[in-house]
Amino acid sequence: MRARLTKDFCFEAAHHLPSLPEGHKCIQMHGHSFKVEVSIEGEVDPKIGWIYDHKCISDAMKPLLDQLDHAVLNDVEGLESPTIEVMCAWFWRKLEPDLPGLAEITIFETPTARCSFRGEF
Ligand SMILES: Nc1nc2c(c(=O)[nH]1)N=C([C@H](O)[C@H](O)COP(=O)(O)OP(=O)(O)OP(=O)(O)O)CN2
Ligand SMILES: [Zn+2]
Repeated sequence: MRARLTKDFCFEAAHHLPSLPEGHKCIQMHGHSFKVEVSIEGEVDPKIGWIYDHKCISDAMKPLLDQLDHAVLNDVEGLESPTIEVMCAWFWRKLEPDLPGLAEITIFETPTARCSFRGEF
């Protein structure tokens, strides 16, 4: 049996988008409550009944959340223009080595705006 397993995380951070045209409101520094959904896919171990412990996802995310929570995202290497598209790619590169079967990362910037990424660079 194959399945998809998803774990959700939240953090607060400030950012601005410096490359936008003059007059765009997002040039100004502002903040969001970001939500990150990390999904893995794989075979379910028939004895235990899971792909692997979702604590592995939490453990892989912890140093990244420690780095980003209450930070200015633009100050983080690789997030100089921190759109949710760029943030998805940043999380992917950091998580992929530690999370077999990494399948999708979705980042919500607001309750109505989100980006999903499946590692297609
Ligand atoms: N493709 C993207 N578009 C936008 C991004 C992004 O990362 N990728 N980011 C922003 C800004 O960060 C902005 O702060 C988002 O907030 P806002 O525009 O207020 O978003 P809402 O969903 O609340 O906007 P409404 O359209 O007013 O509902 C902008 N664009
Ligand atoms: Zn924003």
